[in-house]
Amino acid sequence: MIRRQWERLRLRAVWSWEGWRHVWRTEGSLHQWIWANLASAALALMLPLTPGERAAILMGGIMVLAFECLNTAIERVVDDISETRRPRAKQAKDAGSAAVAVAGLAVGAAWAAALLRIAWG
Ligand SMILES: Nc1ncnc2c1ncn2[C@@H]1O[C@H](COP(=O)(O)OP(=O)(O)OP(=O)(O)O)[C@@H](O)[C@H]1O
Repeated sequence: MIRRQWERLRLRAVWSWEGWRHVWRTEGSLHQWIWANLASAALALMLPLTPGERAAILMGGIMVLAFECLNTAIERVVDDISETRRPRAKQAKDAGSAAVAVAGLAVGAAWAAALLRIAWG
């Protein structure tokens, strides 16, 4: 029983790693978000932020990477069905892009709140 659960966990980790590698190899936007995350995390650790503010900024940044993986999943499924131009294919892909953008805005909001607190003492 425990062995079977362990094996399932191991396989999920292997498949997740393969998925991550696929997104890394094929999506330049993931690289951009990782650089943005590194800069954001470095600043969050250097500036006098509270632990809660740091946690919100770091967690938000990692969530953007998760959304980028989901966006890639949507793109692959849409293209697997057909690569012909279809209105619903555009809607699905654009909604996936919007999800990443909204997650990025959430990190921006966390930064804005932290910086306003510092500015207003
Ligand atoms: N099969 C399709 N049918 C209709 N519109 C599509 C289709 N595939 C992509 N599009 C639309 O064309 C535009 C560009 O899509 P495309 O996937 O080429 O963007 P991209 O810049 O390569 O995105 P990314 O960098 O995230 O891969 C988007 O609005 C997208 O929704």
